[in-house]
Amino acid sequence: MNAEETPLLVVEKLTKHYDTSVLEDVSFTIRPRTFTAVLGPSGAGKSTLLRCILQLTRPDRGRVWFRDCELTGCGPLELRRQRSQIATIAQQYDLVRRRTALENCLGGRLSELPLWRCLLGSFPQRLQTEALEALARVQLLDVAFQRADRLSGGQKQRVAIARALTQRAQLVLADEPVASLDPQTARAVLVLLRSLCDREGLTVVCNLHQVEWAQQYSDRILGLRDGQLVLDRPTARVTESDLACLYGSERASLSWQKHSTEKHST
Ligand SMILES: Nc1ncnc2c1ncn2[C@@H]1O[C@H](COP(=O)(O)OP(=O)(O)OP(=O)(O)O)[C@@H](O)[C@H]1O
Repeated sequence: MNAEETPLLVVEKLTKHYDTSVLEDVSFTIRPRTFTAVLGPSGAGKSTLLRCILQLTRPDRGRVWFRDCELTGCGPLELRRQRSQIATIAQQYDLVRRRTALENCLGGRLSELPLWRCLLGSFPQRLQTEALEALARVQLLDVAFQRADRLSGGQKQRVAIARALTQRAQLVLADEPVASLDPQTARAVLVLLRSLCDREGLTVVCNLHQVEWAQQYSDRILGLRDGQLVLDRPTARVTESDLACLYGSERASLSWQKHSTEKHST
C-alpha cells in the first residue's frame, strides 16, 4: 500500500446521543488529496460529526484516527498537536474580527510559538512571509493589512483558506463554508478548495446543503440521515434514487439531474 492509499482519517462506529441519537455507528475512511462532501437534511448530524472528529464534542462511543494517531484516545496536549494539522472553516466566519487578514492567517501557527510571542502578537519574519504567500495564493494580498470585519463574506472564507495553508494543515474540515455567500462567491470558494485539493494535496471534508455543488466539486459523497450514514459512494456513482432516499423527496434529485454535466466547471 503506498502513501496515497493510506487513509488520512478513519472514523469507526462514531456514536453521539444528546436527548436523542444524533450519530449512530458512523464509519468511513478519508484518503489523502480527496474532496468529500457530506450531505443530509438539516439536523442529520453533519456538524456534530465534524465536532466529534475534532473532539470538540466527545463522542459517546467509537474511534477516530488522524494519520496514525487515535484522536479519541488523546490527552489535551497531544490533541492540540494533532489539531494543528487540521484546519476548520465555519459558516459564520471564525476569524478574529479585529485582527487583520494577515494576523488571522498567522493565528494558524500560534501552537508552535512561545507564549510571549502569542501574547505580544510578535511573529517571526519567516512566518509572516509564509502567511503573505498564502494570502497571495488565494488572491488576497491586497487586503493583507485590512481588519477581518471589513472584508466581504467571500474574502473572509478565502482568509480562512489562507489560514489553513499557513497552518500547513493536511486536512480541512469545512462546515457549510458557503452557506452565507451568494452563488457566484460560493462557487469561487468551492473552486478554490477543489484546486487546493488537486494542486497542493489538501484533503477536504465539507458539509454542504447544495447537492449540485457536491456533485460538481467532490470526489465522494457521504450522506447522513437521522445520524446514520446512509450513503457513501464516489460522486460519479451517486444516483437520483440515492438522493431521494437521503432527503426523502424528489427535490434534491431534480437539482442533481440538472447539473449532472457540469462537474468541476469553474
Ligand atoms: N450541544 C447539543 N445539545 C443538544 N442537542 C444538540 C447539540 N448539538 C446538536 N444537537 C442536536 O443534534 C442534532 C444534529 O445537529 P447538527 O447541528 O449536527 O445537524 P446538521 O446536520 O449539521 O444540521 P444543519 O444542516 O441544520 O446545520 C440536532 O437535532 C441538534 O438539535
